[in-house]
Amino acid sequence: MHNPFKQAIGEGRAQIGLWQALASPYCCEICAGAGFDWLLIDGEHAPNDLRSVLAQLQAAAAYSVEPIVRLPVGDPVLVKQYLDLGARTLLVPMIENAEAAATMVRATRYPPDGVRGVGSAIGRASRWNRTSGYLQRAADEICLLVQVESRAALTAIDVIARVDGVDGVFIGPSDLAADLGHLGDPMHPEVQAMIENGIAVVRGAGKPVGMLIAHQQAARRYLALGASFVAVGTDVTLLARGAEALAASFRDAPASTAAAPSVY
Ligand SMILES: O=C(O)C(=O)C[C@H](O)[C@@H](O)CO
Repeated sequence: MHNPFKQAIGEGRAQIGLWQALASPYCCEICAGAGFDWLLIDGEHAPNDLRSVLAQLQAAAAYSVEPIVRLPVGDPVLVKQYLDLGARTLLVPMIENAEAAATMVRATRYPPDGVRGVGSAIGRASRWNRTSGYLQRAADEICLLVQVESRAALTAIDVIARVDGVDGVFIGPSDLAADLGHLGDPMHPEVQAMIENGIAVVRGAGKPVGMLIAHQQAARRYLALGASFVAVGTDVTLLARGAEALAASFRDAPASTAAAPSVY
């Protein structure tokens, strides 16, 4: 069992992703074949649950794209459920300190290294025990990405990144902007400065760093600064803005203000 995404970001090879917030296996499969390296199935802000995430994992399985599942919260019970479902790359939001990151590491590991409950016989992750040696090799296959997205978390980003078992750090521009007092403005200079400093600190800790930003110039800058997993858009934004622009193109009225460019 090999996780090409985990290996690629560990080697510093840029991986370009797309956010999935439509909670649709049909859309997920369309995007899975579009040429991205990874798709983020969002369990935090999109109307997803275990069954809808399962359907998207199955839709993407036939494609050379890594489905990354974002949990709604850093709960060891949810980690267990999503890993058993067959998600092998997880993004855990709102990690504020090294202790919380270490708790997530333990949640991904079977005893004695962690607290993950053993359910491989009935879990898709092991293909119902058709995958020989799953229990012994699962930890190597699993890729744990933790999200830092507040002033406090950015202050602790070095110790968070250095937690053994944290395979990558994702910086969340939208929530970071909100916490810094720039709600809805992730491109604010103070936010951008903290993101760029965060990239340097995580790289200095020897760990991969990533984020989501639909602002192409910013995405390319983050990649140039050493980010190795960057999502450059969302399925919802592509559909909403594209539909609005097409409708407007056949009307005299200008595109609605909702067509304002999104940066996340
Ligand atoms: O804080 C962020 O930025 C993120 O975590 C990504 C957003 O949550 C994404 O869902 C777009 O709003």
